Amino acid sequence: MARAIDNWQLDNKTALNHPKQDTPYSSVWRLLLAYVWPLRLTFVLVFVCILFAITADLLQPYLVKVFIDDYLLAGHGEYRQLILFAGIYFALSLTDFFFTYVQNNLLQFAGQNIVARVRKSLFGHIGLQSISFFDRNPRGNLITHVSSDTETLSQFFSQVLLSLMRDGLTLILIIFMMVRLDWTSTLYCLALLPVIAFIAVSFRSYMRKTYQNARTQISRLVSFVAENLAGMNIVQAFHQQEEQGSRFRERNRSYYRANLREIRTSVLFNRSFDILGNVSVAFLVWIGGKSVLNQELEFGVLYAFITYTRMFFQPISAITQQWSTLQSATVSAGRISNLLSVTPEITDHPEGGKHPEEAVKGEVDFRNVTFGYQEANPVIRDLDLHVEPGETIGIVGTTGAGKSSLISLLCRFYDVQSGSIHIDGKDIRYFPQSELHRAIGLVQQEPFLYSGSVMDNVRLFDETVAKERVIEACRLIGADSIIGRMKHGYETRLSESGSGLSAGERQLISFARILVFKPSILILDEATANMDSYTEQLIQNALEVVSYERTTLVIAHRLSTIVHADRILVMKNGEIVEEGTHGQLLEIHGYYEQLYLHSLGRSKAE
Ligand SMILES: Nc1ncnc2c1ncn2[C@@H]1O[C@H](COP(=O)(O)OP(=O)(O)OP(=O)(O)O)[C@@H](O)[C@H]1O
Repeated sequence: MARAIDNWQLDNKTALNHPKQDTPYSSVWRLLLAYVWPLRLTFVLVFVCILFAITADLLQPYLVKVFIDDYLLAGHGEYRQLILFAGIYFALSLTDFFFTYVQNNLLQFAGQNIVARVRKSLFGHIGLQSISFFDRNPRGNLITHVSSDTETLSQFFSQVLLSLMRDGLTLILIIFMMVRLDWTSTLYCLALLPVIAFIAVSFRSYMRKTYQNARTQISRLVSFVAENLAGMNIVQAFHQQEEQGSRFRERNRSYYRANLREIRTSVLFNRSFDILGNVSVAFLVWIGGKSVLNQELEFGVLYAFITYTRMFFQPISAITQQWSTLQSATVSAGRISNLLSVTPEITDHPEGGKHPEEAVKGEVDFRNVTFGYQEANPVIRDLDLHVEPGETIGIVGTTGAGKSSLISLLCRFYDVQSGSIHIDGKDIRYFPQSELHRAIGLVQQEPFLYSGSVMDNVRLFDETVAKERVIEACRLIGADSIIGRMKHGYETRLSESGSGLSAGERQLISFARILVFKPSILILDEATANMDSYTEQLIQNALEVVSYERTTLVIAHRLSTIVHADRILVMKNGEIVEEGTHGQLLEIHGYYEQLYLHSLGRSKAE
């Protein structure tokens, strides 16, 4: 039951459309467009702001050119005009600043809004998946999708899209201004385009490699740290600090080197564009200077041209630098799109919700059930079981006998391969999942606690449940004395793994959940951890309270827990091999007796 769904009692109400799997890149971008579309007006506004900002920016050298040629050198320069030009120049700078500021804010808002919606969809979609999905997809991968893949997507909006729009438009407008000023010199500049293309192409694959290498090294480092944190008790118990330290140093060094290599490549790439820009300026000074001296070109035009030439290389360099981000954003968007296209294996039957909701009495029937995690390898075989409402059933068997699998089927974490399971005579596949999950209360072997207060954990963040009800539930199961010893009582904050509480104490909190939410069927996967006799007694008493007039299935690891059960099922290799009360089973001197004696530390011969 270790992988039982965490937010078991919470209904997941997020609905998604599920496109086909193995999404090609065109559909990746189509999917993104679906998120972008509601913000299309914002993007139009961003574009307008960019246009105003660039125009204001590019008009500045032109203004200086007009001032030099038409006023300064033409001898019309007056003090008043000097101030006027300076004023216009300043106003253009302010306009540039204002629209750049608005454009940046709008784009950040749009980007973050889209990424937040993608993250929400991902989280909701993951919550809809069947447990088999979590068997196939390691938790680390899913965390990466929700955190770093969406972060890369956010970079796409804040860097790539911005650069494509702003730098692309700047380039077009610069070329336009250059052609207007002097088209022959423009042709000289454009002749450099093949050189630029050559540099970009030769750097591109190398930059991508260094980028990917740096990402790989950081993933290695992060997963190593995560692994070590998760298994810190083992690391300490086996005195592994030294070994783990040297493995960490190796990974840290690799990341450090990969990062330096990436930065070096990027600096070299930028510098080559700077050099190219300076060469062009030198060339212009030579050619253009000659033309000015021969009075074939106005000095102001040369000034403006040189300024535009310097500006010309910046957007090209900026756009090419976004290449690797664009690549990784495409990969991340592809992964997100693939994840969003996975359809849950277990869904509500279209006819299921049509029947009026009736209170579930708790009668359980397994009819000829066969199931295996791999189809060819059944772990439950042809199993029949009838449980009366209110009956308490103990399930025992050696490890791997199929006890947890039986319970997983009843919770519909997996669907049966053949046969059927019924609650109150109705096939569970016809129950809406939310209704089924409300009818069954689950207390896991390692109960999951949320990071929140004790109160939040018992009422599962449902504010409609009165505090008094929570306190009463805890009192009834005998957890109030444990909670009373906590520093802030019911408001004490528990960490996500419930550290600070023993497995037994965490189970008691889960029992209180049962009393609060009142499911008709209770499933208890008893904690295997050694418990002190006091906690064990508390659990035993709590079980009596919560199982009262409630169908209860207990997977027992300590047989003492279920000696008083109405019926005990003994499982072996996916089948029920013996069935009866404790006394009846001991009388037949079979497998149960062996297990029982073994649990007492005795063998049959004794
Ligand atoms: N998620 C899974 N994917 C594949 N095989 C699984 C999965 N869960 C359990 N199994 C296999 O199914 C068989 C039955 O396992 P199950 O957990 O139901 O046994 P169990 O009686 O509950 O054992 P335990 O007392 O150790 O929890 C085992 O062979 C186990 O390896």
